[in-house]
Amino acid sequence: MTKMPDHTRPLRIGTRGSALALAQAHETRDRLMVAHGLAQDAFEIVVIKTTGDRIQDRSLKELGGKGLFTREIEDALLGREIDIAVHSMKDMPTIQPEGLVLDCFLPREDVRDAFVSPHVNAISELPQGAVVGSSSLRRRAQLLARRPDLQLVEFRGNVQTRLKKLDDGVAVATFLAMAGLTRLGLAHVAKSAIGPDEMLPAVAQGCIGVERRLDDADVARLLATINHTPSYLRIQAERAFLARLDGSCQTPIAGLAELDGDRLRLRGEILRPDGSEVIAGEREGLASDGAAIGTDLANELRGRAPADFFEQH
Ligand SMILES: NCc1[nH]cc(CCC(=O)O)c1CC(=O)O
Repeated sequence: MTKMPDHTRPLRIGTRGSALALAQAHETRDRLMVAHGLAQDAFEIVVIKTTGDRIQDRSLKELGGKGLFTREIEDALLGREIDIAVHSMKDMPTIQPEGLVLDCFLPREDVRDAFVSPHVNAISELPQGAVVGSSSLRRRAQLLARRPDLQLVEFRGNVQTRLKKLDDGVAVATFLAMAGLTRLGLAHVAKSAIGPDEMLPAVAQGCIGVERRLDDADVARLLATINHTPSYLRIQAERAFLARLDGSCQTPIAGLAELDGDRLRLRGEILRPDGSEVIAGEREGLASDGAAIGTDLANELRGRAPADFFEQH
């Protein structure tokens, strides 16, 4: 059993305050408790409000995309106000601030998107011209690629807020990550789960990551005991793919790595925001070469994209 970093005080776990973020922080704490035979009072959950939580009335695109939900938490980690930070890996920029590392991943949940609607069962059953709510560039583009007739409206806020908007008739359907719904005990609100062939998920969807300070050797040892290697390998490949592509956060990107023994298959796609063009590809190789597989696939898609593909829209 690993020694706790400091017996005089609990390990401080930094998280956002949404119900989903708290569920993820609790899952991390519970895994650490089990791995180290510790009681709940060996941990303290520290809630941190981020820019993304504060500003609800503007689109994420306007606010500047990734990093909005993480910056304040990373500042608290660097400032030693917390010892570890729990994140949805989907929301994490590909590069961490100097002094922080993100190399501990919990067993990944369902990677699929959920189709959520009070009355409609699946995308194919949406009436012509139906209004669909989503603020995700990727989901909007993927949907328009298949159904250019649909009308997209911005849909922000936590899961409960979005479900309320559906009840109020603001849109007839929306999309949420199955993982988030499952962690909130709300999987039943999904009318169907959309397979990756139909809608390739966001890079790292469904995966919880635990960040720490680079120089904190005690915490590094502690986290190593809960890192899930298959999830780690998949996330390495997907994030290498993303890192080579996300110079522009305006380009919708999807990516999913899957393991078969020691082999890894990575599928990826980039889209125009209006869905008028989709460039997709896949690579396979040794799971231990995930980062190279990700970079190679990204280079291939970049090479196949027209000159204006990554321009701002
Ligand atoms: N961008 C918000 C966000 N970040 C992570 C999740 C869900 C949980 C996950 O994918 O790990 C969600 C909500 C959603 O897309 O429905």
